[in-house]
Amino acid sequence: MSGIVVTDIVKIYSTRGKEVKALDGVSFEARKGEITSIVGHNGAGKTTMLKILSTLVIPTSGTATVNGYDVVKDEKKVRENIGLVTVSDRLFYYRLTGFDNLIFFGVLQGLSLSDAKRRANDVLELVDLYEWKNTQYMKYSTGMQRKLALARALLTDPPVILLDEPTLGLDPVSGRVFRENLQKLKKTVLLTSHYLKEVEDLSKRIIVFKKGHAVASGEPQELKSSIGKVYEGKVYEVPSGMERYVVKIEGNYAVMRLPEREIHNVELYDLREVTPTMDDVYVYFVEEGVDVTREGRRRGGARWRD
Ligand SMILES: Nc1ncnc2c1ncn2[C@@H]1O[C@H](COP(=O)(O)OP(=O)(O)OP(=O)(O)O)[C@@H](O)[C@H]1O
Repeated sequence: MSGIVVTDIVKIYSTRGKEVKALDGVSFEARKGEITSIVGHNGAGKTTMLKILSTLVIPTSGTATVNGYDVVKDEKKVRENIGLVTVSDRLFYYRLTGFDNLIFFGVLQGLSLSDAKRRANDVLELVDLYEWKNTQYMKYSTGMQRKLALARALLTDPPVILLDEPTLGLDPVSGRVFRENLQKLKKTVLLTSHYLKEVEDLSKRIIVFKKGHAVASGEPQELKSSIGKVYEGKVYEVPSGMERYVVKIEGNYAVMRLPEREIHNVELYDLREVTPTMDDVYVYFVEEGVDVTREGRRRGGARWRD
């Protein structure tokens, strides 16, 4: 079986006598040649999932295969089949150029020197960094650093690419270029992201994580349909437990936006149907109550890009 298949994965971390259940029976598939994204709050278990798939963390129970190889039993094969892109300051040697860094890591990954040079040129071209190949890494912008991290993951041309928050900190244009590069690859890609719009534009399928569970999955359109019709309206008193559906406060009323199936819980004025967005999907499946008096923290966080 190719692609990624995760079945009933549990991961419990034990630190200083305390146990944290980071994943609590997660199952999903990321199909071959498709881009699949995992979204979810901080601490939902996204990074842990990627660490398990890249053999850096061993699951407590359950199974996961990457291109048919078991992440525990076939650890070496899994590593040969993946390229991992993480956000870290320490991925590269600051004083070396982008090109020299890639050669260094290419050789480290088992390429001959001539192959490493050839591949370094190829992947620099692929991620639009070729013209900066002879610039020292320390002079790269954040966007260029991300591109080099992707280039490094592509050196051995692995069929599966795993990316943890690949566009974190990128400006909108660099983010778009990065997404275009990912789409060009035509590989099996599994990524985590906090940017719903990006995830929707980029992914064939989205998996929603909540507190160690995969609570929803499907194509963006399927997920939107799954929550049914969505309505927006005004309310003078927000019922307890419904705070997550508040979009903004205006004068003495709040504007709420919520799926039809939740409407019976609240008396809304000026009701109108709106087109469901991934934000609506996310709020429905993941969000817990947010403090409505903190308007700036609309929908629970400024980390989400509109
Ligand atoms: N090495 C570790 N030891 C102990 N607990 C850990 C460890 N790594 C992660 N955790 C815990 O496991 C849970 C899941 O963390 P994880 O980093 O996988 O979440 P995440 O969804 O990637 O979050 P974020 O969006 O903040 O990156 C959290 O409660 C976290 O504190």
